[in-house]
Amino acid sequence: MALVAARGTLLRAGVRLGTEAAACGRNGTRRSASHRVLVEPDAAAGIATIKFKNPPVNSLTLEFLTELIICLEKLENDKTFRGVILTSNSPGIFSAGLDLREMCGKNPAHYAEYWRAVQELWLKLYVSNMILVAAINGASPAGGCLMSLSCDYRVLADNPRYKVGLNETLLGIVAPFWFRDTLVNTIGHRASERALQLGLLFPPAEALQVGMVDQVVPEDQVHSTALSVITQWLAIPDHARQLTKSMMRKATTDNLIKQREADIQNFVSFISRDSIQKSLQMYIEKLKQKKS
Ligand SMILES: CCCCC/C=C/C(=O)SCCNC(=O)CCNC(=O)[C@H](O)C(C)(C)COP(=O)(O)OP(=O)(O)OC[C@H]1O[C@@H](n2cnc3c(N)ncnc32)[C@H](O)[C@@H]1OP(=O)(O)O
Repeated sequence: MALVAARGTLLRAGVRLGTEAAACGRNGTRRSASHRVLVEPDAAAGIATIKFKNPPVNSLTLEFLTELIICLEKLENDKTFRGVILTSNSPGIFSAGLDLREMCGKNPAHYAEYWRAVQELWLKLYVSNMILVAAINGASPAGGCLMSLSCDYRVLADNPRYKVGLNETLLGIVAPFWFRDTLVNTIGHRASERALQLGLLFPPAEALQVGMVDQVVPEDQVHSTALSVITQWLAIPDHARQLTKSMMRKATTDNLIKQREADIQNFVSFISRDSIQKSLQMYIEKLKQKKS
């Protein structure tokens, strides 16, 4: 049902599914999605690289989320691909997280549709049967960090500007329980509590130390390292690895699935508050002023 809603959004956004399908094709040549998701399939290796291409900062707009969801579903259903690398087509920014403008000055129906898409992307990533490796080649706050935490392995480029973390409190908003659970499952309860309360954004060495990422490597080795990690993981029998992944993660996703509608309602009422709208507007202004 969520996918039907997502397809509706995509069609309203004017995205042709035929083009998207071609972008996710199994042919070994580089194919370009006409929009925001670039897929480089390597059918022989069984690996596809998804590159985020939503300038300027790969923020998760509704259209971008929808394209990502459909692309992941196509790869998941195409048994050619057993491993996927998530990375950015614009080195310097992995993803700025949720698009602030999708959460500001819109109506409740829009917020509900947007939040359902955010949930859907997380569900697709977190319990994917494929091996997902994040090749983090840029800054990755909040929702960007969530995407990488939802993967099976994270490789971060060694650049002090490339900070990762769930910084929601700095915006005056609160990461929902399933963001928290994803972080706790990765770095443990105490480190998560500190990181979430303070909205910490970790530079590479600290991110490695706390366990937000599994490896920090020179910038020009991020993709090759991700590839070699996937190759190692591909050597494990799929059925055993997939069942193990499901055993580790299913309770976390079931928790959202069983209260999905309530979570949407919570989001809509929280984000619609005047005080929250003001906080977000001030944060957007601060980002603008940073330039001048
Ligand atoms: C109950 C509610 C829970 C909701 C959970 C929320 C999760 C989230 O993901 S909230 C989003 C959190 N994201 C951030 O805090 C990141 C904010 N952005 C940045 O820190 C920086 O932009 C950067 C480090 C990602 C990149 O820096 P830089 O290369 O210097 O680029 P600019 O700051 O100049 O930004 C360019 C352009 O993009 C706009 N922009 C940045 N982030 C977002 C965003 N998340 N959504 C929408 N737009 C964003 C920024 O405002 C600039 O726009 P213009 O001024 O119009 O050029």
